[in-house]
Amino acid sequence: MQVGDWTWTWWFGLLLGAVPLLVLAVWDGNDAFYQAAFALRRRRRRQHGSSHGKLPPLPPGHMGIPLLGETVAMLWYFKVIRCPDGFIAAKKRKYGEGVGMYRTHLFGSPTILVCLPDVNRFVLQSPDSFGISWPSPELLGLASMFNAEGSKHTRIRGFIVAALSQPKSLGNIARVTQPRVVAALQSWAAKGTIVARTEIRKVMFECICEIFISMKPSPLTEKMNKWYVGLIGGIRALPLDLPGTSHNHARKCRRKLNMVFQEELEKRKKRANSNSSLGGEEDYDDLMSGLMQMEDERGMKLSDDEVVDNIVSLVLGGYESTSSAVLWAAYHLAKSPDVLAKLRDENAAMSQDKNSNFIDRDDISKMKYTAKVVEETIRMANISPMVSRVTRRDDIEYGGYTIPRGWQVVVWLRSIHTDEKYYTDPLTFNPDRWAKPPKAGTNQVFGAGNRTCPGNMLSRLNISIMLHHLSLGYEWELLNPDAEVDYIPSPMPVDGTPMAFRKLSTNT
Ligand code: HEM
Repeated sequence: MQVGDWTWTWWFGLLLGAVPLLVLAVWDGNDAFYQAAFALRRRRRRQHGSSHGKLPPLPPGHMGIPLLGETVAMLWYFKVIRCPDGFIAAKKRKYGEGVGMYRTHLFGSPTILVCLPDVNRFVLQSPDSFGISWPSPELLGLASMFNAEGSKHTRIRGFIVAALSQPKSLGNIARVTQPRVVAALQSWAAKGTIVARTEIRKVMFECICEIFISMKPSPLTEKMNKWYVGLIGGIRALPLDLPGTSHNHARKCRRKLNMVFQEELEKRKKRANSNSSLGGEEDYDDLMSGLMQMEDERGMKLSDDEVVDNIVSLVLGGYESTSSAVLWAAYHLAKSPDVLAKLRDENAAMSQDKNSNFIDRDDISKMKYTAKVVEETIRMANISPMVSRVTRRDDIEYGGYTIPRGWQVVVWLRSIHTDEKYYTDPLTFNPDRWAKPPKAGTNQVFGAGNRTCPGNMLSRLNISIMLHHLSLGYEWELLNPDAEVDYIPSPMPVDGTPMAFRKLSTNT
Protein backbone atom coordinates (compact mmCIF):
# COMPACT_ATOMS: atom_id res chain seq x y z
CA MET A 1 0.00 0.00 0.00
CA GLN A 2 1.33 3.45 -0.91
CA VAL A 3 1.50 6.52 1.34
CA GLY A 4 -1.29 8.25 -0.67
CA ASP A 5 -3.65 5.32 0.06
CA TRP A 6 -2.97 5.61 3.79
CA THR A 7 -3.75 9.32 3.72
CA TRP A 8 -7.08 8.67 2.06
CA THR A 9 -7.97 5.91 4.52
CA TRP A 10 -7.06 8.18 7.40
CA TRP A 11 -9.25 11.00 6.12
CA PHE A 12 -12.09 8.62 5.37
CA GLY A 13 -11.93 7.16 8.91
CA LEU A 14 -11.86 10.62 10.43
CA LEU A 15 -14.87 11.67 8.40
CA LEU A 16 -16.79 8.54 9.34
CA GLY A 17 -16.15 9.08 13.02
CA ALA A 18 -16.18 12.87 13.24
CA VAL A 19 -19.23 13.77 11.19
CA PRO A 20 -21.71 11.81 13.30
CA LEU A 21 -20.02 13.16 16.42
CA LEU A 22 -20.32 16.70 15.11
CA VAL A 23 -23.96 16.20 14.20
CA LEU A 24 -24.60 14.77 17.66
CA ALA A 25 -22.77 17.69 19.28
CA VAL A 26 -24.79 20.24 17.32
CA TRP A 27 -28.06 18.41 17.90
CA ASP A 28 -27.66 17.66 21.60
CA GLY A 29 -25.23 20.45 22.51
CA ASN A 30 -27.90 23.11 22.75
CA ASP A 31 -30.14 20.93 24.90
CA ALA A 32 -27.20 19.94 27.09
CA PHE A 33 -26.25 23.62 27.47
CA TYR A 34 -29.70 24.62 28.73
CA GLN A 35 -29.92 21.58 31.00
CA ALA A 36 -26.51 22.38 32.47
CA ALA A 37 -27.41 26.03 33.03
CA PHE A 38 -30.60 24.94 34.75
CA ALA A 39 -28.77 22.35 36.89
CA LEU A 40 -26.37 25.09 37.99
CA ARG A 41 -29.28 27.29 38.96
CA ARG A 42 -30.84 24.46 40.98
CA ARG A 43 -27.54 23.85 42.75
CA ARG A 44 -27.04 27.52 43.54
CA ARG A 45 -30.51 27.70 44.91
CA ARG A 46 -29.89 24.70 47.16
CA GLN A 47 -26.59 26.16 48.36
CA HIS A 48 -28.23 29.47 49.24
CA GLY A 49 -30.89 27.56 51.10
CA SER A 50 -33.73 29.12 49.14
CA SER A 51 -37.00 28.96 50.99
CA HIS A 52 -38.54 27.45 47.88
CA GLY A 53 -36.47 24.27 48.35
CA LYS A 54 -35.34 22.08 45.48
CA LEU A 55 -36.55 23.04 42.03
CA PRO A 56 -38.29 20.31 40.03
CA PRO A 57 -36.74 19.48 36.62
CA LEU A 58 -37.42 21.15 33.31
CA PRO A 59 -40.35 19.70 31.38
CA PRO A 60 -39.37 16.99 28.87
CA GLY A 61 -38.46 18.05 25.36
CA HIS A 62 -35.51 19.18 23.28
CA MET A 63 -34.00 22.60 22.67
CA GLY A 64 -33.14 21.89 19.03
CA ILE A 65 -30.05 23.28 17.33
CA PRO A 66 -28.13 26.35 18.53
CA LEU A 67 -29.79 29.71 17.76
CA LEU A 68 -32.60 28.27 15.63
CA GLY A 69 -33.83 25.76 18.19
CA GLU A 70 -36.87 23.93 16.83
CA THR A 71 -38.23 26.88 14.83
CA VAL A 72 -37.31 25.25 11.52
CA ALA A 73 -39.00 21.99 12.56
CA MET A 74 -42.12 23.90 13.54
CA LEU A 75 -42.17 25.84 10.27
CA TRP A 76 -41.69 22.58 8.42
CA TYR A 77 -44.91 21.22 9.97
CA PHE A 78 -46.80 24.47 9.40
CA LYS A 79 -45.50 25.62 6.04
CA VAL A 80 -44.08 22.62 4.17
CA ILE A 81 -46.22 19.62 5.03
CA ARG A 82 -49.11 21.86 6.16
CA CYS A 83 -49.88 19.74 9.19
CA PRO A 84 -49.94 22.27 12.05
CA ASP A 85 -50.95 19.71 14.66
CA GLY A 86 -48.05 17.42 13.76
CA PHE A 87 -45.48 19.42 15.72
CA ILE A 88 -47.29 18.96 19.03
CA ALA A 89 -48.43 15.43 18.14
CA ALA A 90 -44.76 14.40 17.69
CA LYS A 91 -43.94 15.77 21.14
CA LYS A 92 -46.90 14.03 22.73
CA ARG A 93 -45.82 10.74 21.16
CA LYS A 94 -42.24 11.09 22.26
CA TYR A 95 -42.55 12.56 25.76
CA GLY A 96 -46.03 11.48 26.83
CA GLU A 97 -49.44 12.99 26.26
CA GLY A 98 -50.37 13.70 29.87
CA VAL A 99 -47.41 16.00 30.49
CA GLY A 100 -48.98 18.93 28.62
CA MET A 101 -45.76 20.98 28.73
CA TYR A 102 -42.55 20.59 26.78
CA ARG A 103 -39.28 22.47 26.66
CA THR A 104 -38.16 23.74 23.29
CA HIS A 105 -36.56 26.79 21.64
CA LEU A 106 -38.77 28.83 19.31
CA PHE A 107 -38.46 32.21 17.59
CA GLY A 108 -35.08 32.88 19.21
CA SER A 109 -36.07 32.16 22.83
CA PRO A 110 -35.98 29.20 25.18
CA THR A 111 -39.61 28.19 25.42
CA ILE A 112 -42.04 26.07 27.37
CA LEU A 113 -44.86 24.96 25.15
CA VAL A 114 -48.13 24.21 26.95
CA CYS A 115 -51.06 22.38 25.38
CA LEU A 116 -53.48 20.85 27.92
CA PRO A 117 -56.65 22.67 29.04
CA ASP A 118 -55.59 22.86 32.70
CA VAL A 119 -52.02 23.87 32.00
CA ASN A 120 -53.14 26.53 29.51
CA ARG A 121 -55.56 27.90 32.06
CA PHE A 122 -52.90 27.93 34.74
CA VAL A 123 -50.67 30.09 32.52
CA LEU A 124 -53.42 32.37 31.23
CA GLN A 125 -54.97 32.84 34.66
CA SER A 126 -51.74 33.70 36.50
CA PRO A 127 -50.96 37.21 35.21
CA ASP A 128 -48.63 37.91 38.15
CA SER A 129 -46.37 35.05 37.10
CA PHE A 130 -46.69 35.26 33.32
CA GLY A 131 -46.33 38.63 31.64
CA ILE A 132 -46.84 39.91 28.13
CA SER A 133 -44.00 40.10 25.67
CA TRP A 134 -44.64 41.12 22.05
CA PRO A 135 -41.77 41.14 19.53
CA SER A 136 -42.67 44.74 18.56
CA PRO A 137 -44.84 46.33 21.29
CA GLU A 138 -44.95 49.70 19.47
CA LEU A 139 -46.90 48.12 16.61
CA LEU A 140 -49.70 47.27 19.03
CA GLY A 141 -49.64 50.72 20.62
CA LEU A 142 -47.53 51.39 23.70
CA ALA A 143 -50.52 52.77 25.59
CA SER A 144 -52.90 50.04 24.40
CA MET A 145 -54.45 47.24 26.40
CA PHE A 146 -52.36 44.70 24.44
CA ASN A 147 -49.19 46.00 26.11
CA ALA A 148 -50.52 47.12 29.48
CA GLU A 149 -50.01 44.95 32.56
CA GLY A 150 -51.17 44.86 36.17
CA SER A 151 -53.42 47.65 37.40
CA LYS A 152 -52.89 49.67 34.20
CA HIS A 153 -54.23 46.75 32.16
CA THR A 154 -57.19 46.28 34.51
CA ARG A 155 -58.07 49.98 34.23
CA ILE A 156 -57.88 50.21 30.42
CA ARG A 157 -59.58 46.86 29.96
CA GLY A 158 -62.41 48.04 32.24
CA PHE A 159 -63.00 51.00 29.92
CA ILE A 160 -62.91 48.87 26.78
CA VAL A 161 -65.12 46.07 28.05
CA ALA A 162 -67.65 48.64 29.24
CA ALA A 163 -67.52 50.56 25.93
CA LEU A 164 -67.87 47.34 23.92
CA SER A 165 -70.71 45.92 25.94
CA GLN A 166 -72.77 49.02 26.58
CA PRO A 167 -76.11 48.73 24.80
CA LYS A 168 -75.41 52.04 23.07
CA SER A 169 -72.56 50.47 21.08
CA LEU A 170 -73.51 46.77 20.93
CA GLY A 171 -77.21 47.31 20.34
CA ASN A 172 -76.57 49.56 17.39
CA ILE A 173 -74.25 47.19 15.59
CA ALA A 174 -76.95 45.19 13.89
CA ARG A 175 -78.63 48.40 12.75
CA VAL A 176 -75.56 50.12 11.34
CA THR A 177 -73.86 47.13 9.77
CA GLN A 178 -76.75 45.46 7.93
CA PRO A 179 -77.18 48.01 5.12
CA ARG A 180 -73.45 47.70 4.44
CA VAL A 181 -73.56 43.90 4.43
CA VAL A 182 -76.60 43.84 2.13
CA ALA A 183 -74.99 46.29 -0.32
CA ALA A 184 -71.75 44.26 -0.36
CA LEU A 185 -73.55 40.96 -1.03
CA GLN A 186 -75.51 42.51 -3.88
CA SER A 187 -72.27 43.77 -5.44
CA TRP A 188 -70.68 40.29 -5.13
CA ALA A 189 -73.64 38.73 -6.91
CA ALA A 190 -73.38 41.34 -9.65
CA LYS A 191 -69.73 40.36 -10.16
CA GLY A 192 -70.57 36.65 -10.31
CA THR A 193 -67.08 35.58 -9.25
CA ILE A 194 -65.27 37.00 -6.25
CA VAL A 195 -62.08 36.46 -4.30
CA ALA A 196 -63.81 35.97 -0.98
CA ARG A 197 -60.90 37.03 1.22
CA THR A 198 -60.62 40.46 -0.43
CA GLU A 199 -64.35 41.13 -0.47
CA ILE A 200 -65.00 39.94 3.08
CA ARG A 201 -62.09 42.00 4.41
CA LYS A 202 -63.48 45.05 2.62
CA VAL A 203 -67.00 44.76 4.00
CA MET A 204 -65.84 43.83 7.51
CA PHE A 205 -63.49 46.80 7.54
CA GLU A 206 -66.34 49.09 6.50
CA CYS A 207 -68.54 47.64 9.28
CA ILE A 208 -65.84 48.02 11.91
CA CYS A 209 -65.06 51.61 10.84
CA GLU A 210 -68.73 52.40 11.17
CA ILE A 211 -69.12 50.73 14.57
CA PHE A 212 -65.89 52.00 16.10
CA ILE A 213 -65.46 55.48 14.61
CA SER A 214 -68.62 56.24 12.57
CA MET A 215 -66.52 56.48 9.39
CA LYS A 216 -68.30 55.93 6.09
CA PRO A 217 -66.45 54.24 3.20
CA SER A 218 -64.23 56.79 1.46
CA PRO A 219 -60.82 56.97 -0.24
CA LEU A 220 -59.40 57.48 3.28
CA THR A 221 -60.94 54.27 4.66
CA GLU A 222 -59.58 52.41 1.63
CA LYS A 223 -56.11 53.69 2.47
CA MET A 224 -56.62 52.80 6.13
CA ASN A 225 -57.59 49.27 5.11
CA LYS A 226 -54.25 48.95 3.30
CA TRP A 227 -52.36 50.39 6.29
CA TYR A 228 -54.02 47.84 8.56
CA VAL A 229 -53.00 45.01 6.23
CA GLY A 230 -49.41 46.38 6.37
CA LEU A 231 -49.57 46.67 10.15
CA ILE A 232 -50.88 43.12 10.59
CA GLY A 233 -48.08 41.85 8.35
CA GLY A 234 -45.46 43.23 10.75
CA ILE A 235 -46.86 42.13 14.10
CA ARG A 236 -45.18 38.73 14.17
CA ALA A 237 -42.38 39.55 11.72
CA LEU A 238 -38.74 39.76 12.75
CA PRO A 239 -38.38 43.19 14.40
CA LEU A 240 -35.78 44.41 11.88
CA ASP A 241 -36.29 48.11 11.30
CA LEU A 242 -34.62 48.30 7.89
CA PRO A 243 -36.05 49.72 4.67
CA GLY A 244 -38.05 47.05 2.85
CA THR A 245 -38.75 44.81 5.86
CA SER A 246 -42.31 43.97 6.97
CA HIS A 247 -41.50 45.45 10.37
CA ASN A 248 -40.40 48.77 8.88
CA HIS A 249 -43.50 48.94 6.68
CA ALA A 250 -45.74 48.07 9.64
CA ARG A 251 -44.22 50.90 11.71
CA LYS A 252 -44.98 53.39 8.95
CA CYS A 253 -48.54 52.07 8.70
CA ARG A 254 -49.04 52.36 12.46
CA ARG A 255 -47.81 55.98 12.42
CA LYS A 256 -50.24 56.89 9.63
CA LEU A 257 -53.14 55.22 11.41
CA ASN A 258 -52.31 56.95 14.69
CA MET A 259 -52.32 60.28 12.84
CA VAL A 260 -55.76 59.64 11.33
CA PHE A 261 -57.24 58.70 14.71
CA GLN A 262 -55.47 61.59 16.48
CA GLU A 263 -57.05 64.04 14.01
CA GLU A 264 -60.43 62.41 14.53
CA LEU A 265 -60.02 62.77 18.29
CA GLU A 266 -59.11 66.49 17.99
CA LYS A 267 -62.08 67.05 15.70
CA ARG A 268 -64.43 65.41 18.19
CA LYS A 269 -63.05 67.35 21.12
CA LYS A 270 -63.55 70.65 19.29
CA ARG A 271 -67.06 69.65 18.31
CA ALA A 272 -67.90 68.53 21.86
CA ASN A 273 -66.64 71.90 23.20
CA SER A 274 -68.73 73.92 20.78
CA ASN A 275 -71.74 71.63 21.33
CA SER A 276 -71.54 71.99 25.08
CA SER A 277 -71.19 75.78 24.84
CA LEU A 278 -74.40 75.71 22.79
CA GLY A 279 -75.97 73.36 25.33
CA GLY A 280 -76.08 70.53 22.75
CA GLU A 281 -75.44 66.79 23.04
CA GLU A 282 -72.48 64.64 21.98
CA ASP A 283 -73.23 63.67 18.38
CA TYR A 284 -71.27 60.42 18.04
CA ASP A 285 -72.60 57.08 19.12
CA ASP A 286 -69.67 54.73 18.63
CA LEU A 287 -66.86 52.96 20.43
CA MET A 288 -64.45 55.88 20.16
CA SER A 289 -66.85 58.29 21.81
CA GLY A 290 -67.52 55.64 24.49
CA LEU A 291 -63.80 55.52 25.24
CA MET A 292 -63.50 59.33 25.26
CA GLN A 293 -66.38 59.89 27.63
CA MET A 294 -66.13 57.07 30.10
CA GLU A 295 -64.83 57.74 33.61
CA ASP A 296 -63.48 55.34 36.21
CA GLU A 297 -64.68 55.28 39.82
CA ARG A 298 -62.33 58.19 40.65
CA GLY A 299 -63.77 60.27 37.81
CA MET A 300 -60.64 59.83 35.65
CA LYS A 301 -60.89 59.50 31.88
CA LEU A 302 -58.49 57.80 29.47
CA SER A 303 -55.74 60.12 28.21
CA ASP A 304 -55.75 61.14 24.52
CA ASP A 305 -52.83 58.81 23.82
CA GLU A 306 -54.66 55.95 25.50
CA VAL A 307 -57.82 56.58 23.46
CA VAL A 308 -55.88 56.73 20.18
CA ASP A 309 -53.62 53.75 20.87
CA ASN A 310 -56.54 51.64 22.01
CA ILE A 311 -58.94 52.48 19.23
CA VAL A 312 -56.25 51.79 16.59
CA SER A 313 -55.55 48.46 18.31
CA LEU A 314 -59.20 47.53 18.72
CA VAL A 315 -59.80 47.93 15.00
CA LEU A 316 -56.68 45.81 14.51
CA GLY A 317 -57.93 43.10 16.89
CA GLY A 318 -61.41 43.06 15.46
CA TYR A 319 -60.91 43.42 11.77
CA GLU A 320 -58.68 40.54 10.67
CA SER A 321 -60.10 38.02 13.15
CA THR A 322 -63.75 38.60 12.25
CA SER A 323 -62.95 38.64 8.51
CA SER A 324 -61.19 35.27 8.85
CA ALA A 325 -64.11 33.79 10.74
CA VAL A 326 -66.62 34.92 8.11
CA LEU A 327 -64.43 33.52 5.36
CA TRP A 328 -64.19 30.15 7.10
CA ALA A 329 -67.95 30.11 7.66
CA ALA A 330 -68.57 30.64 3.93
CA TYR A 331 -65.93 28.01 3.13
CA HIS A 332 -67.38 25.29 5.39
CA LEU A 333 -70.96 26.07 4.39
CA ALA A 334 -70.02 25.69 0.72
CA LYS A 335 -68.74 22.22 1.56
CA SER A 336 -71.64 21.29 3.87
CA PRO A 337 -74.94 21.74 1.97
CA ASP A 338 -76.97 20.10 4.75
CA VAL A 339 -75.71 22.58 7.30
CA LEU A 340 -76.37 25.47 4.94
CA ALA A 341 -79.93 24.22 4.35
CA LYS A 342 -80.64 24.12 8.11
CA LEU A 343 -79.07 27.54 8.60
CA ARG A 344 -81.15 28.92 5.74
CA ASP A 345 -84.36 27.45 7.20
CA GLU A 346 -83.78 29.03 10.60
CA ASN A 347 -82.88 32.44 9.18
CA ALA A 348 -85.76 32.40 6.70
CA ALA A 349 -88.21 31.53 9.49
CA MET A 350 -86.91 34.45 11.54
CA SER A 351 -87.33 36.85 8.62
CA GLN A 352 -90.83 35.57 7.95
CA ASP A 353 -91.81 36.06 11.60
CA LYS A 354 -90.51 39.61 11.50
CA ASN A 355 -91.68 40.32 7.99
CA SER A 356 -88.26 41.86 7.34
CA ASN A 357 -84.82 40.69 6.28
CA PHE A 358 -83.21 42.92 8.90
CA ILE A 359 -82.65 41.38 12.30
CA ASP A 360 -81.63 42.74 15.68
CA ARG A 361 -79.62 41.45 18.62
CA ASP A 362 -82.61 39.79 20.27
CA ASP A 363 -83.45 37.91 17.07
CA ILE A 364 -79.88 36.65 16.86
CA SER A 365 -80.02 35.32 20.40
CA LYS A 366 -83.11 33.27 19.43
CA MET A 367 -81.44 31.57 16.43
CA LYS A 368 -79.95 28.53 18.12
CA TYR A 369 -78.71 26.72 15.02
CA THR A 370 -77.01 29.87 13.71
CA ALA A 371 -75.21 30.16 17.06
CA LYS A 372 -73.95 26.57 16.68
CA VAL A 373 -72.64 27.34 13.17
CA VAL A 374 -70.82 30.38 14.57
CA GLU A 375 -69.24 28.39 17.43
CA GLU A 376 -68.18 25.56 15.14
CA THR A 377 -66.68 28.00 12.64
CA ILE A 378 -64.64 29.75 15.32
CA ARG A 379 -63.47 26.42 16.79
CA MET A 380 -62.31 25.08 13.45
CA ALA A 381 -60.83 28.36 12.23
CA ASN A 382 -58.36 28.54 15.14
CA ILE A 383 -57.81 32.19 14.33
CA SER A 384 -55.49 32.64 17.33
CA PRO A 385 -53.69 29.30 17.20
CA MET A 386 -51.35 30.24 20.04
CA VAL A 387 -50.68 33.08 22.45
CA SER A 388 -47.46 33.76 24.29
CA ARG A 389 -46.35 34.94 27.68
CA VAL A 390 -43.04 35.26 29.51
CA THR A 391 -42.16 34.20 33.06
CA ARG A 392 -41.34 37.46 34.78
CA ARG A 393 -40.31 37.35 38.38
CA ASP A 394 -39.36 33.86 39.38
CA ASP A 395 -39.12 30.25 38.30
CA ILE A 396 -42.61 28.80 38.28
CA GLU A 397 -43.33 25.28 39.48
CA TYR A 398 -46.25 23.40 38.03
CA GLY A 399 -47.17 19.73 37.69
CA GLY A 400 -43.77 18.49 38.91
CA TYR A 401 -41.77 20.69 36.49
CA THR A 402 -40.14 24.10 36.48
CA ILE A 403 -40.88 26.87 34.00
CA PRO A 404 -37.69 28.93 34.34
CA ARG A 405 -37.67 32.68 34.87
CA GLY A 406 -37.26 34.69 31.64
CA TRP A 407 -38.44 31.86 29.36
CA GLN A 408 -41.13 32.32 26.80
CA VAL A 409 -44.33 30.31 27.34
CA VAL A 410 -46.31 29.48 24.22
CA VAL A 411 -49.91 28.48 24.98
CA TRP A 412 -50.92 26.24 22.09
CA LEU A 413 -54.68 26.89 22.07
CA ARG A 414 -55.17 25.17 18.74
CA SER A 415 -54.21 21.72 19.96
CA ILE A 416 -57.18 21.61 22.34
CA HIS A 417 -59.69 22.39 19.62
CA THR A 418 -58.33 19.73 17.28
CA ASP A 419 -57.96 16.98 19.89
CA GLU A 420 -60.38 14.09 19.55
CA LYS A 421 -60.35 13.61 23.32
CA TYR A 422 -62.37 16.83 23.57
CA TYR A 423 -64.08 17.05 20.17
CA THR A 424 -65.15 13.85 18.38
CA ASP A 425 -63.91 13.80 14.80
CA PRO A 426 -62.40 17.25 15.37
CA LEU A 427 -61.54 18.08 11.76
CA THR A 428 -65.15 17.66 10.61
CA PHE A 429 -67.38 20.73 10.48
CA ASN A 430 -70.29 19.67 12.67
CA PRO A 431 -72.33 22.48 14.27
CA ASP A 432 -74.56 19.90 16.00
CA ARG A 433 -71.74 19.04 18.38
CA TRP A 434 -72.64 22.32 20.14
CA ALA A 435 -76.00 20.84 21.19
CA LYS A 436 -74.08 19.88 24.34
CA PRO A 437 -71.65 22.29 25.99
CA PRO A 438 -68.00 21.23 25.55
CA LYS A 439 -66.09 19.75 28.49
CA ALA A 440 -65.09 22.44 30.98
CA GLY A 441 -62.00 24.35 29.89
CA THR A 442 -61.82 22.87 26.40
CA ASN A 443 -63.07 25.90 24.50
CA GLN A 444 -60.25 28.41 24.59
CA VAL A 445 -60.75 30.07 21.21
CA PHE A 446 -61.01 33.47 22.91
CA GLY A 447 -58.32 32.68 25.49
CA ALA A 448 -58.88 32.39 29.24
CA GLY A 449 -58.17 34.58 32.24
CA ASN A 450 -57.76 38.33 32.49
CA ARG A 451 -56.92 38.76 28.80
CA THR A 452 -59.87 36.80 27.42
CA CYS A 453 -60.90 38.46 24.18
CA PRO A 454 -63.08 41.49 24.98
CA GLY A 455 -64.43 41.40 21.40
CA ASN A 456 -65.92 37.89 21.61
CA MET A 457 -69.58 38.99 21.68
CA LEU A 458 -69.00 41.60 19.01
CA SER A 459 -67.41 39.09 16.65
CA ARG A 460 -70.18 36.53 17.25
CA LEU A 461 -72.73 39.24 16.45
CA ASN A 462 -70.96 40.32 13.26
CA ILE A 463 -70.55 36.74 12.04
CA SER A 464 -74.23 35.99 12.72
CA ILE A 465 -75.31 39.06 10.74
CA MET A 466 -73.18 38.01 7.77
CA LEU A 467 -74.54 34.45 7.96
CA HIS A 468 -78.12 35.70 8.09
CA HIS A 469 -77.86 37.69 4.86
CA LEU A 470 -75.62 35.18 3.09
CA SER A 471 -77.89 32.24 3.79
CA LEU A 472 -81.13 34.10 3.12
CA GLY A 473 -80.35 35.48 -0.27
CA TYR A 474 -77.35 33.82 -1.89
CA GLU A 475 -75.63 30.63 -2.97
CA TRP A 476 -71.94 30.19 -3.61
CA GLU A 477 -69.46 27.60 -4.77
CA LEU A 478 -65.74 27.27 -4.07
CA LEU A 479 -63.82 27.42 -7.35
CA ASN A 480 -60.85 25.69 -5.80
CA PRO A 481 -62.28 23.49 -3.03
CA ASP A 482 -59.01 21.65 -2.46
CA ALA A 483 -56.85 24.76 -2.10
CA GLU A 484 -54.02 24.33 0.37
CA VAL A 485 -54.14 26.21 3.63
CA ASP A 486 -51.49 28.54 5.04
CA TYR A 487 -51.29 28.19 8.82
CA ILE A 488 -49.02 31.12 9.65
CA PRO A 489 -49.87 33.56 11.13
CA SER A 490 -53.36 32.03 11.20
CA PRO A 491 -55.14 29.49 8.99
CA MET A 492 -56.24 30.80 5.59
CA PRO A 493 -56.67 29.11 2.17
CA VAL A 494 -53.65 30.13 0.08
CA ASP A 495 -55.64 31.29 -2.94
CA GLY A 496 -57.84 33.85 -1.16
CA THR A 497 -60.85 31.53 -1.80
CA PRO A 498 -62.26 32.43 -5.21
CA MET A 499 -65.94 31.58 -5.45
CA ALA A 500 -68.86 31.77 -7.84
CA PHE A 501 -71.49 33.89 -6.10
CA ARG A 502 -75.08 34.44 -7.15
CA LYS A 503 -78.50 35.41 -5.86
CA LEU A 504 -80.61 32.46 -4.75
CA SER A 505 -83.01 31.63 -7.52
CA THR A 506 -85.76 30.91 -4.96
CA ASN A 507 -85.28 34.31 -3.36
CA THR A 508 -88.36 36.47 -3.49
C1 HEM B 1 -63.38 35.33 15.99
C2 HEM B 1 -62.82 36.43 16.38
C3 HEM B 1 -61.77 36.57 17.45
C4 HEM B 1 -60.92 35.63 18.00
C5 HEM B 1 -60.82 34.14 17.69
C6 HEM B 1 -60.13 36.32 19.02
C7 HEM B 1 -59.18 35.70 19.83
C8 HEM B 1 -58.52 36.33 20.87
C9 HEM B 1 -57.70 35.66 21.84
C10 HEM B 1 -57.38 34.16 21.88
C11 HEM B 1 -57.27 36.60 22.74
C12 HEM B 1 -56.45 36.34 23.99
C13 HEM B 1 -55.02 36.75 23.81
C14 HEM B 1 -54.17 36.50 25.03
O1 HEM B 1 -54.59 35.87 26.00
O2 HEM B 1 -53.03 36.95 24.97
C15 HEM B 1 -57.79 37.88 22.29
C16 HEM B 1 -57.51 39.08 22.90
C17 HEM B 1 -57.95 40.29 22.42
N1 HEM B 1 -58.87 40.50 21.41
FE1 HEM B 1 -59.74 39.09 20.28
N2 HEM B 1 -60.49 37.64 19.04
C18 HEM B 1 -61.50 37.85 18.12
C19 HEM B 1 -62.18 39.03 17.88
C20 HEM B 1 -61.87 40.25 18.43
C21 HEM B 1 -62.58 41.49 18.18
C22 HEM B 1 -63.82 41.65 17.29
C23 HEM B 1 -61.92 42.46 18.88
C24 HEM B 1 -62.22 43.93 18.95
C25 HEM B 1 -63.26 44.44 19.44
C26 HEM B 1 -60.83 41.83 19.60
C27 HEM B 1 -59.94 42.49 20.42
C28 HEM B 1 -59.07 41.85 21.27
C29 HEM B 1 -58.23 42.57 22.24
C30 HEM B 1 -58.14 44.08 22.41
C31 HEM B 1 -57.53 41.58 22.95
C32 HEM B 1 -56.52 41.81 24.08
C33 HEM B 1 -57.19 41.69 25.42
C34 HEM B 1 -56.27 41.95 26.58
O3 HEM B 1 -55.06 41.97 26.40
O4 HEM B 1 -56.80 42.13 27.69
N3 HEM B 1 -60.83 40.50 19.29
N4 HEM B 1 -58.57 37.70 21.18
